[in-house]
Amino acid sequence: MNFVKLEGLGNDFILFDALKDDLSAINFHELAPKLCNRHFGIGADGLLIVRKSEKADFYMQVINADGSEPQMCGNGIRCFARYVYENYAKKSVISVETLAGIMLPVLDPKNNIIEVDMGEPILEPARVPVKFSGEKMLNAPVPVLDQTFAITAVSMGNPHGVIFVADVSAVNVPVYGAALETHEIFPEKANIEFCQILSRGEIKMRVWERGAGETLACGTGACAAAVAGVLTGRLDRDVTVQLAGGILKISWDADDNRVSMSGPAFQVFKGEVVL
Ligand SMILES: N[C@@H](CCC[C@H](N)C(=O)O)C(=O)O
Repeated sequence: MNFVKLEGLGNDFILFDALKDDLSAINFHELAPKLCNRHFGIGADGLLIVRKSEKADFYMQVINADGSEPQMCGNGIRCFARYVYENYAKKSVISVETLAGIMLPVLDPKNNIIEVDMGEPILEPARVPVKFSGEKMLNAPVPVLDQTFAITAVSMGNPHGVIFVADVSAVNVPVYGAALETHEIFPEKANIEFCQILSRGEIKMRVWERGAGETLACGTGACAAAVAGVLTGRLDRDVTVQLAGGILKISWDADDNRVSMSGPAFQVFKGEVVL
């Protein structure tokens, strides 16, 4: 199979193109753990598959490294937009259907910046989903292992639990991230973001992703963190998110309630994989 490897702030993806190659016999859910393995495979945080859409220019299927299928991927959609721009669309606004709805990446190819309207955050607990009886889950104490974390639950199409801490470098992300990803309050599991406030417009974030483990960046996670910071009075609506892999700019519009994310995406190589 032909593949392309892309990355958005070090959150990396193996992309397959079902518009060019006949991939109808391939079970990507089964294959993802093998392909994403960094020692015995190509190595990536997930797969992106370019498919035909009846409602938009393209359909983006995302598969996590463990074979599960999330609704949306923020860094993934910038990589996807970069690929379809180079290979098909050559237009700066591309409509992409996802399980979380239709997204509209806008490309500035000269500067390699892609801005994506990520839609409205979902806060209603049943729709995140998170087991919580109030109207919104904000700073709610959740005991896990030997600690209790104050969690704000936000869906950006996929579920996130955002935690503000004094120092992200002091958090044992693999231990507490993994325990919270599968905590019983999250019936569909969750991505867990640990965030440190630097100012009212800037945070540092480390992320444990559902189905992938600790990654260098998470676009939907950065959006969820900005929303959680505004809702809990810590942040203004324009936020710079410093991640291990680089910087994302997030903006949550007070008028239309939509979140926008902008950052880069790069193709790093092309190859063939023998199954
Ligand atoms: N890396 C992504 C999120 C990918 C999906 C996530 N692991 C999930 O299961 O929801 C991003 O940049 O948003």
